[in-house]
Amino acid sequence: MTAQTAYIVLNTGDVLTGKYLGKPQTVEGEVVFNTSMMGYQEVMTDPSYQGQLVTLTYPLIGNYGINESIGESVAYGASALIIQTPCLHPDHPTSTTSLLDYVTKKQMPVIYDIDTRHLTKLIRKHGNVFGKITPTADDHVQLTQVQTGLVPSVSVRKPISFGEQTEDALHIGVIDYGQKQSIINALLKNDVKVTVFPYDTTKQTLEHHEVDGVLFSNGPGDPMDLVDQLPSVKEISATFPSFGICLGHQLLALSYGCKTEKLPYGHRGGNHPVKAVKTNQVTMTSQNHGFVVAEDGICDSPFEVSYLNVNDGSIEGLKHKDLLVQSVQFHPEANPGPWDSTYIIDEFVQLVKEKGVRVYA
Ligand SMILES: NC(=O)CC[C@H](N)C(=O)O
Repeated sequence: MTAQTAYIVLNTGDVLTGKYLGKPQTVEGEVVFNTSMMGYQEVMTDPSYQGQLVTLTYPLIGNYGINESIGESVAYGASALIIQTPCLHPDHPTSTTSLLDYVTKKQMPVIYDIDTRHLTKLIRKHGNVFGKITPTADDHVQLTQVQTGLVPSVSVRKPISFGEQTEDALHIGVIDYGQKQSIINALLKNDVKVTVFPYDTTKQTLEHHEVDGVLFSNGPGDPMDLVDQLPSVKEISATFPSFGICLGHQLLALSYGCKTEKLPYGHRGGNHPVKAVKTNQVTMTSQNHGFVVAEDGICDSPFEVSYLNVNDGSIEGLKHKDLLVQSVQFHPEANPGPWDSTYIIDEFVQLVKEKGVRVYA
């Protein structure tokens, strides 16, 4: 394989040299790292990574190929992948194509032969790192460090329904900020009807569609970009039993007066220990977030903290004291990562079944 030289020019002043896997392309964005040992396809197709150049710390990527019949999103995902060693000859019974053929077809920029350990240490040291992948070493243009408008670009334009279509099926509405297919799949396992709605859907539209419960999805960018949506998020969650995942969790918190802040370098991986405050039980979770609900102000809010991160003590889950509103910062739908928390989604559906008021008789 003859490959063109690629550079990562960082806002820290560092320049790393590697090679392009596939077509040379120029792209810039926030440089983050994910420590999962598997799940590269899920990371590449998770819309929460939109606008980010994702470094995978596991050194060999592509060895079990790509299964094109699965994936978190067909159209969106990481803006680029930064890896150490690509595997060009995958071996797995479900693989339909190789990493190289897949990224070539998707026109996704991928750079390899990078010392990903060194790059990860740079990100850990500097925190907020932005960079540009470019074929030109002296490409020191000013990097755009504020990314806005990511959610509107990845959200559905009109409602789309999945699963049971019978009139008496329980109906869960998903507010799509960049949802992963795995969230829909986890809901559908409970024999419900799921409708995915655009990010700016109102309470009235949800009532018109006769939903019984609402799930606020994951998604890319700073939750404060959606400040205009907060009154609507609050109104919807005060009307329907509600559950938030990652960005959805952050938006629910903001809508009730909490604050969010940026973590030093984010939580992205498949082994983040989280403790349930009530039981002290620790579960390994799948995570992908750069922002977090700030501790400051939580006690003045209507929420109690339900989960805490064991590594850094940050807030991992909230439960409203009076309303049927709960949320988690981690990913109970997994993919990639441990499935130990998928029961949380089943419990939400059960709660909607038992306590959701069906007003659409
Ligand atoms: N996976 C997500 O929903 C990420 C939420 C948000 N974009 C963050 O980085 O914190």
